[in-house]
Amino acid sequence: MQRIVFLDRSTIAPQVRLRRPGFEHELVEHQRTAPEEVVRRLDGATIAITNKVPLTAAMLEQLPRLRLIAVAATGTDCVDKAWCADHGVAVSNIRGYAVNTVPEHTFALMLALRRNLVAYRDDVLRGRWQEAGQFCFFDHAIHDLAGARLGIIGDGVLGQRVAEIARAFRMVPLFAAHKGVSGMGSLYTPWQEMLATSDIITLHAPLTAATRGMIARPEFEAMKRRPLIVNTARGGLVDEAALVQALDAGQISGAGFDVVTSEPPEPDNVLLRAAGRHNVILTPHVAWASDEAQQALADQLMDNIEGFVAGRPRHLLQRVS
Ligand SMILES: NC(=O)C1=CN([C@@H]2O[C@H](COP(=O)(O)OP(=O)(O)OC[C@H]3O[C@@H](n4cnc5c(N)ncnc54)[C@H](O)[C@@H]3O)[C@@H](O)[C@H]2O)C=CC1
Ligand SMILES: O=C(O)C(=O)CO
Repeated sequence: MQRIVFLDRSTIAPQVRLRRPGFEHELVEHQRTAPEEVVRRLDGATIAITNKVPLTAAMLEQLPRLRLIAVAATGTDCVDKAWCADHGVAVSNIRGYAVNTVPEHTFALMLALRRNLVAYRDDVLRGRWQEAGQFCFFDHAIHDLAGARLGIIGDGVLGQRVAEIARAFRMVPLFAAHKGVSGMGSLYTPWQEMLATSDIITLHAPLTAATRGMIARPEFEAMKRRPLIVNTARGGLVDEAALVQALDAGQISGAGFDVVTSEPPEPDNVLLRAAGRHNVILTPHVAWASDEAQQALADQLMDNIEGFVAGRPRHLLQRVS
């Protein structure tokens, strides 16, 4: 019998229906799991479900019965996948469920920042409209999306959909070649050129050893058009201290972030401390979380588990022996 343990059920909203798998099983759901509780809770489990609880090599070594880690998200940076590949533990993830919700959130951030909505809202609330004495006032710059060059880092499900929406806004989307990689072909804009010529840069790449810290001080210094930086992918992709320095130095015109390096952020996180500025919007990792997307995620999670148990695995990240 399969023993399935969900380590962080509370990362999916309570109204989302998580159907029971159609095979004989025991399912244990924990709302949250601290790192020191992982091994005890997964003892005897054949299938672990995690959304964001880290599963390290040191933990996995103590779990000989584990066969599948079903990640309840697209990003799998919480799992030591190299260890899993070496030790025959399969890892699956959820694909495509966020194809509407994340791009819509990305454009919500872009539109709000390009049009200075936060600043104008604050002005209205503090009486500036009355002070202005006419039907409008122009305290903050407003820029259209139309005509803007949008540098997109990551050309998967989300990056492609963002490009599609950008075209509808009459923007100029360009996919960045991977940092440090040349010869990716004419569909990609060289990394340095993307940095130098974009009006907005949006991140849609996974967090890996190659992408961690990919936007740091040298990248901000290479940005010539004071772009907005929008990150709905993973916090570790951008050096947060360098981001705030770039805001202070005027190298970028604003930041719309849904993710930070450590979540929830510590009270002294530099980006959290900058979040009250008019040109910064920080949302609490909710780009994925429309009701529709959460239900699609929950359904696909069970499809992945059932497929694996039936010998028809789907959405595996790597082959296992
Ligand atoms: N904030 C949120 O709520 C959510 C965040 N995400 C994040 O968004 C990421 C992307 O999601 P999808 O597009 O669905 O994944 P995907 O797997 O379809 O696409 C990822 C793309 O990144 C590219 N990539 C890999 N290494 C790269 C590098 N060094 N430089 C540039 N691109 C690179 C891949 O070639 C691939 O095209 C996920 O890995 C996840 O971390 C995903 C869903 C929700
Ligand atoms: O799907 C993802 O990768 C997310 O970050 C949402 O949990």
